[in-house]
Amino acid sequence: MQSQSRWYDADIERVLITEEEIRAKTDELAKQVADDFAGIDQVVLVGVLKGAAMFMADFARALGRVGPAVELEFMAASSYGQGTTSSGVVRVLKDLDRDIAGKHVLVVEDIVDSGLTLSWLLKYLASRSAASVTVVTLFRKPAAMRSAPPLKYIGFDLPPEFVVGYGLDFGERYRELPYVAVLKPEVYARG
Ligand SMILES: O=P(O)(O)OC[C@H]1O[C@H](OP(=O)(O)OP(=O)(O)O)[C@H](O)[C@@H]1O
Ligand SMILES: Nc1nc2[nH]cnc2c(=O)[nH]1
Repeated sequence: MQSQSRWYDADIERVLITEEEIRAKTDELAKQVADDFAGIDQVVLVGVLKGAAMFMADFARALGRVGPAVELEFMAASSYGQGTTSSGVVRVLKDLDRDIAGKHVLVVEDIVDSGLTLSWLLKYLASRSAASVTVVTLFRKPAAMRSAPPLKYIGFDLPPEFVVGYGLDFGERYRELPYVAVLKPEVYARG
């Protein structure tokens, strides 16, 4: 059966990571976390909106199949706005709803690039007296190896290109793509 064309097909230059690869990696990361957290009853997953929404939903279910119970919390901290480079200023758009003091926290990120968002977030969470704070990110850009805080769980290393899909946007569009892709140059130029 021919698959239906979608509105975004014409905008895609190339797919970097397929839906199947994301699914398999999510299960693998969940198994690693479950092994490392054996003996711990409950973990608070802190998803970083909006980008991590897709990964958070899939990762929480994957962890639920093999690991400890989870509580879901979300924070929103934006440093990119509408563009493709970090503004350098992190703004809190949404705070935690509950106290994390004494809890084991796993920050769930979609992507770490400059590491600015994460560095800020880790300092912020440290000030809330969690028992432990660990990070899982599905994607890592090369810049993160120079400047980001230590990352325990990493899904895929990406090239230094601006990517979209699976939660990642360009001007708030393309988050719903099931894969991660690079857009055609003319699409980025249109803004
Ligand atoms: O390592 P960095 O250079 O700080 O980049 C990583 C952050 O950038 C994106 O968020 P963004 O600020 O674009 O907000 P969004 O998730 O709402 O799109 C992404 O979701 C990460 O949180
Ligand atoms: N959408 C998107 N957001 C990012 N934040 C940091 N790097 C990226 C990227 O490549 N794409």
